[in-house]
Amino acid sequence: MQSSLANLALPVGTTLDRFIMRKQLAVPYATGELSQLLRDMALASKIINREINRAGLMDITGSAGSGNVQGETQQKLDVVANIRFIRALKNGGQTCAIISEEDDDIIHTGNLNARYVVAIDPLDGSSNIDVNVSIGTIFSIYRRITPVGTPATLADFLQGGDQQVAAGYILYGSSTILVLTTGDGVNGFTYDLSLGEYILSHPGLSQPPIGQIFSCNEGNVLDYPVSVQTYLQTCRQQRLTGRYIGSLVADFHRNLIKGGIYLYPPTVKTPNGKLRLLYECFPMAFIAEQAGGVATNGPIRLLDVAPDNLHQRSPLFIGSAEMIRQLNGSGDVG
Ligand SMILES: O=P(O)(O)OC[C@H]1O[C@](O)(COP(=O)(O)O)[C@@H](O)[C@@H]1O
Ligand SMILES: [Mg+2]
Ligand SMILES: [Mg+2]
Repeated sequence: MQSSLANLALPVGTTLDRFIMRKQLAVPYATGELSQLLRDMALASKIINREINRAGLMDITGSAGSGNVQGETQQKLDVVANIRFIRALKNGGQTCAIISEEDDDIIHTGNLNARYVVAIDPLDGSSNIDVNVSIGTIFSIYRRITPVGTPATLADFLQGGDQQVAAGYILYGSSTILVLTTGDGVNGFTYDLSLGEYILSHPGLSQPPIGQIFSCNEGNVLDYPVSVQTYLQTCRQQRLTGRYIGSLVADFHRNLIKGGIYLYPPTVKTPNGKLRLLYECFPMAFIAEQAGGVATNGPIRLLDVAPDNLHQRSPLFIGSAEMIRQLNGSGDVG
């Protein structure tokens, strides 16, 4: 009788909360501030997940009628997601300042004694919002370098990719998954709506060194550097599979699991590429490297790119190590 009841009470798995706590206990000097900040991110993502699922019913589809510093038209969900994350990080008390794709300047939360700053892309893949295709959120966390008790400054955000203490993304897809690194490997947590909890589902994610998938916007190919065009031609000759969702988080996640390469090269129109260094490229590169993948801007390791402004763009080549090596072997990519 006992064993049959035990079978009815199978463990649900490790929640994100418990996972974070165990990591924290393993670090003697940990204070719990970063753990709380990660919980704040998870909480906001649960609310946004609900709104994304019901977007069509809530009249939060379509354009917000406003533009952002990138010169892009903001979607209503871009703005809603931005508000939700900023509010959760402010109220959580562990974030001193935030930079966001949707705001021109640094957002000061008023938590002067907080020791962390966050760079965020609240909604990634905005062109896919209204057509029910996977979208995401990307975030990057730094320990501030300015004195606690004073307002954060630009310097706190321009420390460089290797100074990230944590990075992650949430993929709002057929299921919702949060993928996280704190510099000690990469783990994925699937959102169990019935419990309202993220549950460890992908422990110790590792990117296959080679894959059968290449991801880029083929519509821009004629504007890519010749070496990139050459590399893509070899992909076609090898009969690799072309897959491009148009949401960085979704394309990256597929390639992380299955092996593959994502390319957003410089083009004539966007000589520095399209993606933003601080809240798209740096966090994805940190995760990629922690999972055994590689990320470059073409000529150099992506995390070695020197940041000099909040919304700086960068070309991005990211994915399976062997495929990036082959790309670099195709000549000067940058
Ligand atoms: O439409 P394009 O030029 O291929 O660009 C798609 C890329 O732009 C992005 O949508 C940019 O991100 P945002 O949606 O956050 O602005 C990436 O997610 C995606 O990989
Ligand atoms: Mg984005
Ligand atoms: Mg965005």
